[in-house]
Amino acid sequence: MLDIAIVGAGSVGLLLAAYLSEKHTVTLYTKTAEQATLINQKGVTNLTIKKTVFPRAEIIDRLIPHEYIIVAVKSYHIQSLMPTLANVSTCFIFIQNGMSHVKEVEFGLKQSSNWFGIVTHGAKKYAPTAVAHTGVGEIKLAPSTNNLPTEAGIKRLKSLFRPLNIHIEHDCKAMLHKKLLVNAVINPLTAHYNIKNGQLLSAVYEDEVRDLCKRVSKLLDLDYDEAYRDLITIITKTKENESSMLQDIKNQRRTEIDAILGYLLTLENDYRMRFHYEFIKKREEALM
Ligand SMILES: NC(=O)C1=CN([C@@H]2O[C@H](COP(=O)(O)OP(=O)(O)OC[C@H]3O[C@@H](n4cnc5c(N)ncnc54)[C@H](OP(=O)(O)O)[C@@H]3O)[C@@H](O)[C@H]2O)C=CC1
Ligand SMILES: CC(C)(CO)C(=O)C(=O)O
Repeated sequence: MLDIAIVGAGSVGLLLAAYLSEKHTVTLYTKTAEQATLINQKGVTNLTIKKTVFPRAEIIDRLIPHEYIIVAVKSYHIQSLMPTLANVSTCFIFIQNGMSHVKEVEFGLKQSSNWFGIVTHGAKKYAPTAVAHTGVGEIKLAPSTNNLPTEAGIKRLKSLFRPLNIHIEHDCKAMLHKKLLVNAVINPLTAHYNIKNGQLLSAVYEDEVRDLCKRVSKLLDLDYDEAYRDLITIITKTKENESSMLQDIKNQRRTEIDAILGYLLTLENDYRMRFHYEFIKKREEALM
């Protein structure tokens, strides 16, 4: 039994708490005292398997060291969270979409062993204490460049995430870049045209999908044919999904466009990427 903390009790944080609490001691750190109180009273319910578990919940100001701290907030929450995280030296796991958090973490949490991850499970929070597992996917984790994990450490991580289809990767940058390309194409286009992921397979959008895929793969030094093939596979697998960016726009929430196209624009000021970036920023500003 491991001592795990999860920071952020949103969709992914609640989903992880729902599965990991079955075998481990889990503490969920919430932004508000209200949500912590509700979780301590009612537990966390996984609506998909109709099961309630009882992790401990605390407000984030009370963060203390744990064996693992999984950070499950949005990419744009990371910056303001850094001073709190920097107070505890531990093994951190970051699962954000995009890349903007990577430098912040590698610079700000030098004393800790950090892992970056990508999550392809679908999670949707329906209430402060309830979450649905909307799509079975996997979790890939890779050590940050300054983290040299031992075989025993890797084995422990694998056992921790076993219920969620864990894969350990060794090239963190390659892993994050591949997911970045997927998010850089699917998310802005689906949010722009207000369509489900699968509609990108229609001939109407083919030129735009190929064009963005070409630009991003060139910028990230990825093989275009392979990247396009992987992209089409993910679009097909998630064809019924609304991308997280489309959901954010529909729910009048801030999107992760800065961590995705915004990050890529810091590498090269590509005019088509800027067009898509600005379109989403304008939608975001109009909504908030
Ligand atoms: N949902 C999904 O299916 C998937 C999500 N991801 C990625 O996972 C990450 C998290 O996504 P998701 O769970 O959907 O996002 P949510 O917005 O549902 O959850 C984020 C949570 O973090 C909380 N939070 C914000 N700041 C703090 C803080 N300082 N201390 C404690 N908690 C805080 C928010 O609280 P409040 O709401 O009160 O602001 C919210 O509950 C994103 O990067 C996303 O791209 C990846 C794959 C799938
Ligand atoms: C893979 C994809 C595009 C699935 O919807 C996703 O990660 C997201 O919506 O953020």
